[in-house]
Formats: sequence, C-alpha cells, structure tokens
Amino acid sequence: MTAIIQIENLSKQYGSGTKALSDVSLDIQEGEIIALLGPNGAGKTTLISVICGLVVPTGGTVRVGGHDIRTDWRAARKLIGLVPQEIALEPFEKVMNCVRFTRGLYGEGPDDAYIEQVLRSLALWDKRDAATRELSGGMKRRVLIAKALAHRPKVLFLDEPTAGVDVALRREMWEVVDRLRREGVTIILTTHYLEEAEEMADRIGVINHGRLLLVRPTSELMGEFGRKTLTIEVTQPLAAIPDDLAGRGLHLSPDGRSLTYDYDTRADRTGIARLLGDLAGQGIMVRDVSTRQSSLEEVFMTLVSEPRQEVTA
Ligand SMILES: Nc1ncnc2c1ncn2[C@@H]1O[C@H](COP(=O)(O)OP(=O)(O)OP(=O)(O)O)[C@@H](O)[C@H]1O
Repeated sequence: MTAIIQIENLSKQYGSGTKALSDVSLDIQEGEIIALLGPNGAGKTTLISVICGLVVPTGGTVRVGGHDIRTDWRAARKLIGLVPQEIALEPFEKVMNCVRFTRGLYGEGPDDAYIEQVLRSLALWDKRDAATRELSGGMKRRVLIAKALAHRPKVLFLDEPTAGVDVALRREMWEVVDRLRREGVTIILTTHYLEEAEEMADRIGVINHGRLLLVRPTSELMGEFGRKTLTIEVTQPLAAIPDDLAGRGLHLSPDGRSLTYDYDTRADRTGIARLLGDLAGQGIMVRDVSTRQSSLEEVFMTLVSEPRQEVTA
C-alpha cells in the first residue's frame, strides 16, 4: 500500500543558519495516527510546516497522496488540514461562518450539511451562532479543528493540541482525536507528553536536534521504555538481598533501606504481589512502597545516550 505521506531525506536550514531538520525520512500510512515527540526546538513544527507547504525545505522531498508538495502543491494541500499551535480566531465571527469561510479558502463550494456534521462531531453545533470570543479555550481549539476539517482533508496535523490545557480538556481532545480516527482521518500530532502519545498514537516518532531518532509502534516503544519502578522501603536495613530472592531483578540501595524493582506496566503479571508475599515470607517488614513511571525525559536520555540508526518506517 502506498503511504499517504512520503518524506524522503528532508532537510531544513533556516536563513539564520539553524539546521532544524536533518535528513528525515518517514512514510505515514492512510488512517494512521502518528505522534511526533521531542523537546522544545527539536524540529517538530518545522517538519509539519514543511509538509503543509508553509516552510520551504532546503533538501529532500515530500509527497502527500502522491503529490509533490513543491511541484504539485495545490493538489497536495487540498488533502491537508492544519490545526496550529496558537489559537488565532476572528473574535467577532460566528463559529459557523468561520468554518464556512475556511472551506471557501480552499476553493470548495458551500456544503452546510457537511459543516453541520463536523460541528456536531466536535460538540460545537449548539455554539454555531456564537462569536468565537464567547467560547471557552477548549471550544476555541475545537473550532480550529473544525476549520482544519472544513475542506474534508485526508490528513490532519495537530501541532501540540493540548499544550497548556488542563487535564479535563486534554481528555476531551483525546476523545475528539479518537472520533476522527474512527472516521479514517490520518492524523499527525506533535506533543511533549509521552502519556498523550501513548493514549492516541499507533506509532511514535522521536525527534531531537532535527533528527528522527526512531519511529516505532506505540506498544513496542512503551514496552521497551514505559517501565515502572517499584521502591520498597524496609523497616530494618538489609545487609544483602536474601538468596531466595536472588535473580528476581531486585536492587538494594547502598544503605540497605530500600529495594527497587523494575517492571513492565503492560505485562499480565508484574510479579509485584508475589514479590511482596515472598518478602513477608522472608520476615522482611515493609515500611512503605511507591512506584514511579519512566518519564519522557528519561526516554530521551536513553535514546540520546545510545546513538541509533535512523529508522525509516
Ligand atoms: N522561522 C525560523 N527562523 C529561524 N529559526 C527557526 C524558525 N523557526 C524555527 N526555528 C528554529 O528551528 C529549530 C526547530 O524549531 P521548531 O519550532 O521546529 O521546534 P519544535 O520541535 O516544534 O519546538 P517546540 O516544541 O518548542 O514547539 C529551533 O532551533 C528554532 O529556533
């Protein structure tokens, strides 16, 4: 199956000399949701902007639906909807008109039935006659999505859809993305949050310093990096790990007061219950237990510290 987006050896050096993208290659399949993860300045927005035709690359090619974004930009752009990072809406314009207007910008004729469908699916139909300045932050973000969907794009770009939004709103955005996924829209989103990528994406691409370090199915990546550490504090310091508990992946702190145990959050059996039972069986009294999820920073540290081959998926 031909990928809906084909990125080959893409590079971008800004006039200032900053190399924002270096030799990025990636295929994105139709209907897929892919999350681009990376720290500030990694090159995520630049990558999206190049695909959307807003930034001119200095090397490489991008095809959307088989159309080269430079030589066949009109056809390529018709297939794309972009939800930018920053909310910029005409404050006095009514929601319905905003979306109608965007549709017109793409040279599409009026289709209020379709716009109604979009607004309903984004829970905005009741607000269709409200001026955008009257909307909450979450509603404004949904209007941006409605505008991006106005011309029925096949591919939707969401640039940090939940940056600076509260937990409830983040969940709401995830639900919107899930609905779009079921409608078959291909979605490329950028985020700083591992949790968000895990929740929404089929695949995760990690970008750092303009390089695509890897692209992997989410479940695979989380299986490898999404580990938790259980820390068990004991009441009496231990001199060593008891022989009966050797080979179980336990680590003893230098002061003998805590044991740590790494486990895979996705495993059917984490081994925690058995471990706690066995500690009791050894007469080891537990004072406290706590768990910690590996953070995105740690994932990055792991990735950045071991140079990898670029992966073209
Ligand atoms: N118009 C521009 N002119 C010059 N340099 C730019 C321009 N836009 C971005 N850059 C630089 O290119 C690099 C990549 O920026 P980009 O915005 O793509 O990163 P990002 O991963 O989207 O970051 P963030 O997570 O902060 O949004 C940064 O060093 C940035 O300063």
